[in-house]
Amino acid sequence: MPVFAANLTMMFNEWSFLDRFDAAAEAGFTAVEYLFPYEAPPEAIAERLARNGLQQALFNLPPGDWAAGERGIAALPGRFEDVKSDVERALDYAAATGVQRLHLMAGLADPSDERATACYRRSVAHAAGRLAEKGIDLLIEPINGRNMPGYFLNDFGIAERLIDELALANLKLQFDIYHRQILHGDVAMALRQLLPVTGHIQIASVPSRHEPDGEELNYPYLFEEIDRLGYAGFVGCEYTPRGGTLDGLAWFKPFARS
Ligand SMILES: O=C(O)C(=O)[C@@H](O)CO
Ligand SMILES: [Mg+2]
Repeated sequence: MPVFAANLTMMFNEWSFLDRFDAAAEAGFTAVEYLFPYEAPPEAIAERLARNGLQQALFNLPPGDWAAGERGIAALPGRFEDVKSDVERALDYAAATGVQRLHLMAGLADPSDERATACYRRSVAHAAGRLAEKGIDLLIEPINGRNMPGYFLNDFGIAERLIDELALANLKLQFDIYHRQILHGDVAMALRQLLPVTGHIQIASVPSRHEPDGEELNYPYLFEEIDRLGYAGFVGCEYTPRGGTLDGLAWFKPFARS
């Protein structure tokens, strides 16, 4: 049975950030993820995790100036010193939360730009090296251009080749099924092929990015496939509820901790 992680950036928005941990546990989740923890003190997050018996599945390294439109800085020329300090900041939160995987966002850059590509490879190699010292995986995630126009890593093939070429044991793919379906389709075959390099899976319905309970994808089949493949990681519920978060959890009932 997949272990689902509630995405506290998109779900449980009826509660304040720290109270979302309590609400997710109450709803039967045993794990959580979110985009960024950096506005809350690490000890406060650790306390909510412990109090609720929750595992921290994933979060992202700092993304640059999100409010100004940055979506990561790993591929941006001239930002390597920022990448290095961001890695150290994320590691403070990793130590407090016990997370075993972190996602490094690439940023908005032209994937055919050789300078951006060189910067990205350098950032990924540095972050993976530092995280390896702590036993943590570094994830890279292809993101579709409809949701994030101009995002550098916009192709699963490019991510796969990079992981293969850098050959770093802790560099893995964040396989977001929602992005995969929009970018390329062929989800089940891609899961089979890419599972050996996959460190995290995320889900949402396509095209709405709401609950994984219909529309283009047959999630009951995909959940069985994920089990058949022996995937032992988390499945992040990175979707925006259609209405109230709790009202949209019918799909999750069979998997909930009671
Ligand atoms: O957008 C997604 O999909 C994610 O998983 C985020 O971590 C990227 O911001
Ligand atoms: Mg995602």
